[in-house]
Amino acid sequence: MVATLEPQLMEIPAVDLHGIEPRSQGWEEAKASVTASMVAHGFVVVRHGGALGPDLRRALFGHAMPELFALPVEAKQRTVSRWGPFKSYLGNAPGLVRESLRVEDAADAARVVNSPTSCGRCRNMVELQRTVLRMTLEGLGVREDHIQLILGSHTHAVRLSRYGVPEDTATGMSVRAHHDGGMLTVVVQHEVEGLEVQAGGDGRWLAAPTEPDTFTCLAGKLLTVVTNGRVPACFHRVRTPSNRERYSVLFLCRPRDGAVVSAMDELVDAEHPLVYNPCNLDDYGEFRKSEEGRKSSDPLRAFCGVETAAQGEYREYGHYLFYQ
Ligand SMILES: O=C(O)CCC(=O)C(=O)O
Ligand SMILES: [Fe+2]
Repeated sequence: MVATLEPQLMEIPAVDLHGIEPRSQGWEEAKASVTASMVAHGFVVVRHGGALGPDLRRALFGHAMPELFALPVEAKQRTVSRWGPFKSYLGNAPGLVRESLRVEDAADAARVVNSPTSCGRCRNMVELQRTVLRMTLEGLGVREDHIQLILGSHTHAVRLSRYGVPEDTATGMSVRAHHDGGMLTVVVQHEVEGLEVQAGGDGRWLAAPTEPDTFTCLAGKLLTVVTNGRVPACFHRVRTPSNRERYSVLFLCRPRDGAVVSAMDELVDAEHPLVYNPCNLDDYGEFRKSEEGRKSSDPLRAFCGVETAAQGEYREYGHYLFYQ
């Protein structure tokens, strides 16, 4: 596998999802493109002019985020999380130019203050996430009742990040290559480049677009479990060769705590034997904190991977970000 620092421009076309709803005109065509990209690369770039309109985008990137990150560290550290340390505020640790804050249960407007950083104002983004997941599952042939079960069991979060000038200005690297641990991450960039994704498993890095109406949707490891390996988790990193300060917003979704995530029956057959046993997320969380889990380069596989004769066919997994 050849992995170079030089990303190529994204030659994978963005799928336009603006105004596309189930059974509406254009749904089938868009679904086929979303599914094809997710299966081939573990990501899809979508275009949606209305999901995060210009006013909200300006309020978020121009005011709310700079003001939020300008607060004293003690104030930012007060961000609460029921998931323990490193789940909400991530400070400027040595060697880390990123500062980031996670808002939990972001789709639940009652829990979130009505500010531009609140996802109560970003309901369209949650809808966009659900559309991409629905299209992918439908496109793979998952039954409607299963799709509803999956979509109905999700919790949504938002991670706001500020990246200072990268320490290594020669490479501009700020977050090393990894897979996300959840179901789906939608990355919103604003003017400054950074997100790079690996396409098709051949080691090429592609720079994700920064245009205001584009969103890069990354499959996480749990989507690989649910789709029985049909959708690979996206290998991605953050690198800003222009060495500018950068902000990003991540819309994250995953099944609620305590859920058991398993492969959909309709995606398991003789040609596609089971890749992962059902995964209890609470137990998996404990495993990841254990010594064995921390040492593993692929904790999900170590925890619930099905050991088969075809083990060697597993793709080489990079490290995980623990805080997602
Ligand atoms: O900030 C970004 O664009 C992506 C960060 C990332 O990959 C992550 O937090 O998992
Ligand atoms: Fe990530």
